[in-house]
Amino acid sequence: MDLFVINRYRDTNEDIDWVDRESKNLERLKQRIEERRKAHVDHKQSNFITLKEIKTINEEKKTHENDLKNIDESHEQEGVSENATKSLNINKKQKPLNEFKVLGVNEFEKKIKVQRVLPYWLSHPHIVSTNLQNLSCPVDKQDWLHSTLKSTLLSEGVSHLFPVQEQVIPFILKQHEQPSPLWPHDVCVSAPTGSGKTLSFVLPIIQILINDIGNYIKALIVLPVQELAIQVAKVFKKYCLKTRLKVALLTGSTPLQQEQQQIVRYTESAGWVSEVDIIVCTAGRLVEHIQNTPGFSLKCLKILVIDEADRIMDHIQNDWLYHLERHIKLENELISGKVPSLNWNNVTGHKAPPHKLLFSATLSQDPEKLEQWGLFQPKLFSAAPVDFEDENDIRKYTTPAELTEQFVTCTAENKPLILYHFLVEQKWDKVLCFTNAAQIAHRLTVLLNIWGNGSLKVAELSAALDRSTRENVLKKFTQSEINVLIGTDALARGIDITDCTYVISYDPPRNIKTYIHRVGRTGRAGRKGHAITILLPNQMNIFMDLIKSGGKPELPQIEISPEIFDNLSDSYHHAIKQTKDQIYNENNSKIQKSIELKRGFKSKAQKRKYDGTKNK
Ligand SMILES: Nc1ncnc2c1ncn2[C@@H]1O[C@H](COP(=O)(O)OP(=O)(O)OP(=O)(O)O)[C@@H](O)[C@H]1O
Repeated sequence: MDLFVINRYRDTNEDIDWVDRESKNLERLKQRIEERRKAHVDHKQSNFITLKEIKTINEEKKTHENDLKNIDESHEQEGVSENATKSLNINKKQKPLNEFKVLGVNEFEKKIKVQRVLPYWLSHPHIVSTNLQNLSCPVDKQDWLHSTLKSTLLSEGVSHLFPVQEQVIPFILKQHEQPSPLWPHDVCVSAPTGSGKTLSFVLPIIQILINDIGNYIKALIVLPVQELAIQVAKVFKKYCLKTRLKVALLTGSTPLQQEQQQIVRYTESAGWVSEVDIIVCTAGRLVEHIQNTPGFSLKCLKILVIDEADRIMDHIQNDWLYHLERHIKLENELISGKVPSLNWNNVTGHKAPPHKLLFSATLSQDPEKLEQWGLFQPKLFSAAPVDFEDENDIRKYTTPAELTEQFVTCTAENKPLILYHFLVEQKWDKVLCFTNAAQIAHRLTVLLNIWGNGSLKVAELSAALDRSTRENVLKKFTQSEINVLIGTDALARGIDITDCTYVISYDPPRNIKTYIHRVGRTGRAGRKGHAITILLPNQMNIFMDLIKSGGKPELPQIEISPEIFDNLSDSYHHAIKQTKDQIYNENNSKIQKSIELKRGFKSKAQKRKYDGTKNK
């Protein structure tokens, strides 16, 4: 039975009942509150010393200093030993008693806020002007620019370089002119949308490689999505036309095998050689080639560009950075993640790592995020001056000076009416409209086409469309055959649509970066642009906070008179009925098609089964 006896620990103060204990706790709590209040009052009073008190303190200080001086002099005369003078000096420096912390005493002082300290290269960027109106860098007068590039630029109608190009291109070129053991400084560029960042890396890369005749991949440009890769590859091909440099585009839109045949070749004498000099790719496809293409080598890579670097940083696809760094591994060091220490052994014993160039309109200036790129003594070119007074400055982005931004509020039912009012009644042309879902984009397209009744040409621009259809839609938009493009954020970044005058956010953007990239589809390359965000009343505060977080001033509001809604109400209800019918029919035909497809599979399978049994 002893086995089942449990000896419990009993508190020595078991007699104190719980009510008593609680009241004691309450008492203690009250006492602490009182102490805190007293400490607060004392602290306040100590700040209000009267003038008289300050006078007496100063007088006391003076007499104290005179005493010490006299003692010093007398000791000097008497030839007092050095040690003794030292001890006196220590006494001189001794703090008054009240400066020591007394243990066990509660002090309720507000802690001083720790100031954010940025690394020097982030807090002292090269400031890039955003003024695209008064250009001061004529292409034909730049001695440092290769004559072939000059002639291509002029034939493309580029007579002056934009400020970001004027500053970044010579800097990159200079880095590659340094004598052998010196490694180039890596470069980060954070400049507004449409400010010409693409040419800022295309031109120097071509100029650096123009006389390099080796059969290996020399430059790699990584982009987050196919559309951007296609766009950048087009620019490279255009500017490489008069050179012997070859450019390859590697994205998921072409079969892998086809790309493999295009980029590598096996030779009896030299083994695998590269057929191209510059590769423009998406991160996902790059990993596929690293893993599956025999002879694909980036070991001699000279330049690595990461465009829309913050987007790539946020969504590291297929762990591409890890695979790339493993592939290029320099003896013991990785190209990123760890910066090789700068000593003579490293510099002379190893080949320089690829020169890294990072670009974005919303490049994070967060040192922790930038750390993962393992940049070598980087230099930042930024359009946003660093303001040390403003702690939110670390997230500041700039938009083009030619861009006008506004917002408008309405109820959910009135959103299509406002859009129609802008497009038809105000006759806004060349409009790009963003929604938060592909389904909304489709419905809106159908509605506006029905409602416009021929006066409006609206098309969908979604990532679901195949490449040629999308290019066709964009071409029609440029040629004014389509007035309005409706899409989602999949196409918000980097896409360079010529002559887009208005950007309407039908649904508000989810974060500040999306907002900056959306509105950045207009007001590009020094042209005027307007961006309007439609908000429901309950979305106002969130949107204002979002704008503030980007370090932007408050946006003006467009007022819409209620009569406008009343006038449009009848035609809207008529159009919405027809839209519902059309979407219902579309869905039905989709269901019908999928049923037929399934039936087709089934009957084929049955036929195979029947043939199989017949042959047995
Ligand atoms: N020096 C120049 N003179 C005239 N037009 C230029 C010049 N440089 C670039 N452009 C044009 O400006 C437009 C925007 O350039 P680009 O696409 O490089 O901008 P970006 O800064 O990369 O924008 P985003 O951040 O949106 O990607 C392009 O149509 C390009 O052809």
